[in-house]
Amino acid sequence: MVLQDLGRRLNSALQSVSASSSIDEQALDAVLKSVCAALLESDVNVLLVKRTRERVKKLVLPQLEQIQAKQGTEHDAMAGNKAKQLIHKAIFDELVALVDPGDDAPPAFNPVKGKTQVIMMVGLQGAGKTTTCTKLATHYQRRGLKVALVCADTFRAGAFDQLKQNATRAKVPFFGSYTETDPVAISLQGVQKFRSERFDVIIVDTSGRHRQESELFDEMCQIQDAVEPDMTVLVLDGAIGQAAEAQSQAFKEASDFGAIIVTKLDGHAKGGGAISAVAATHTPIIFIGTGEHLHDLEKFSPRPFISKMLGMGDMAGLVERAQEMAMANPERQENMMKKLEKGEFTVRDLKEQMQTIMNMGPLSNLTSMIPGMGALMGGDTEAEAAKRMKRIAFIFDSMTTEELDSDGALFRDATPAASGKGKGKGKDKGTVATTGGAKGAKGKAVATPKGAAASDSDSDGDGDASSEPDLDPLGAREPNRRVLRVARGSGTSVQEVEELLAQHQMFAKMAKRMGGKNGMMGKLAQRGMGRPGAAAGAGGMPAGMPPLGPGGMPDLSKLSPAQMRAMQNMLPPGARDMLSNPGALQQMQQMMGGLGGGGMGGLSGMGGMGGMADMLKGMMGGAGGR
Ligand SMILES: Nc1nc2c(ncn2[C@@H]2O[C@H](COP(=O)(O)OP(=O)(O)OP(=O)(O)O)[C@@H](O)[C@H]2O)c(=O)[nH]1
Repeated sequence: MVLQDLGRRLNSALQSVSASSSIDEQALDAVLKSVCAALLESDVNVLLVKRTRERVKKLVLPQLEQIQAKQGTEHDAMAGNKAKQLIHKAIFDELVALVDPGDDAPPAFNPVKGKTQVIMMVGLQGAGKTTTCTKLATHYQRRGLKVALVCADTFRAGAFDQLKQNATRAKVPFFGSYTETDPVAISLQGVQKFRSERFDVIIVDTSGRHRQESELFDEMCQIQDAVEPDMTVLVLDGAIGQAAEAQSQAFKEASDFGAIIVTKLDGHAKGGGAISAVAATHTPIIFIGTGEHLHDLEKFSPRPFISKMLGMGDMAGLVERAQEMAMANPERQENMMKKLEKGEFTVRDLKEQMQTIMNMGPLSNLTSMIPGMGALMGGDTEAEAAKRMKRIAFIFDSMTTEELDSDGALFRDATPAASGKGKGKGKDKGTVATTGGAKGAKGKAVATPKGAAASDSDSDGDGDASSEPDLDPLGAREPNRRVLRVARGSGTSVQEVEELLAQHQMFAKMAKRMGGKNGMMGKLAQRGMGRPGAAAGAGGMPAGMPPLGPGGMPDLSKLSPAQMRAMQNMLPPGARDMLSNPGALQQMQQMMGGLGGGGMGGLSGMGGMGGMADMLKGMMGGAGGR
């Protein structure tokens, strides 16, 4: 996770405010002391730290005095909460200001399809240019752009091989030469070649030097003159801390670069210093490097960055990732939407959703985007999650087509593995064909203890208590023969298979509740909404439903409390109980408010954000738990 230590220290400082009984100037000083110490340790410039401290104090103190004056008239606890919120907000805003290049920074560069745009990457040796070039190429490729790489690094032996290797792995076309020694000639040839082939984005990797040498700058300017880039990006090593300011100034004077990518923010304590130093030069940071792998590149935006660092998530970023994936496969998205409208969710759907999530990058990146989930990650959990995902993939791969395309009921067939009954194909088909078969199976032999059955009774009052088969409590009976076969075939345990199936059942139930004529998806479908590409606002919403976000889904930030409650009723009892906690509705609205009006757009085909969070939770510790 990016700047994990700094995030942890800042977070614990903020938590100390929440925990303290009296909020006064002394308490404010104490928290500011901890915040400033954490920033200084991350190599943030001492003057910037001082400015942060002064600005928070200037803003908070007068308001704190006002709150204290009212303490007699207002409920003390309420006044205390107000003061705590005030301090949290002021510190959060100042941390954002610390990494924000300000309004006068040039706007972010967004390459578009159908037009050739050249990006030139510059930086010192070892900053991570070559690695970042491939990461950036993958990023744009995932957005449907045609991208190519040009290696103009003739200085470092092996640079072309490195780019070639990376590009091949990422399946990005590349251009370079083992014999040509003139970087200007190579870059020009490469750019001309890919221009003529109508590539959308051409990324030119230039050579680095150990220090800011005049040769490097001369070469940079010559390449710049030759290829006329639409954007020059400086790649900066985050490990250099506040020295980033001098480095970016030197590059700025030599060549007019438009944006910065700060790399290696995954492991270096000085990253906070580098980011704040760059922001101080009013240059936009467009991405940050968060690891050595292809997907370890994150879009940088000050507010979500601080939010994620403090473990508060980045829902907008998560929505964007999901939209990206939806864009990559609109057909699959469309099919999923149609199924959800009908309230269907097969085992194969779960398999595809999990694959989608895996394609979105490392799980730790995703979990840090979900408020509170980042805290669940730590140490080597990432590796464990990856291992678990592999086992889940083996489980799916061991299923037959019939099983994958089923609603999972045939795995709940009452016939135990040892009985040898029900082996006939005909019986299997009969079981799969209708949920009626599954209902029958449940009625016949599922050894669900009464208490367990009661826990999932018809508490939503929709009269369908008996219509949804439940999985038996794990280990309470002989496993189903299919479950046993899948476990054996995948080299996993019966428990792992059953837990995955239980997860599928939970999603299928949710889909059933949301689908159908009267479910939310059905209502959207009646108006031709919710599908990828459905125009925002087209057709209007059913009576009482909130306005639509750009993805065609309701903008949850605009829901009234009554509408939120109505939506709650569509959720399974467990999720509903969670939301019935005091303040949970407001929290959810607040969280959705952070989506910038985008609502849940684009996530529709992913089973909704709640579904995604649950799925991630399942991967991190739920399914299998080993
Ligand atoms: N942990 C981590 N390592 C990174 C990141 N970006 C790059 N690296 C590593 O940094 C080292 C140098 O990266 P390169 O891409 O070769 O650097 P370069 O700037 O192209 O170097 P020259 O071609 O010599 O100028 C490699 O080992 C990369 O794997 C990052 O975001 N995080």
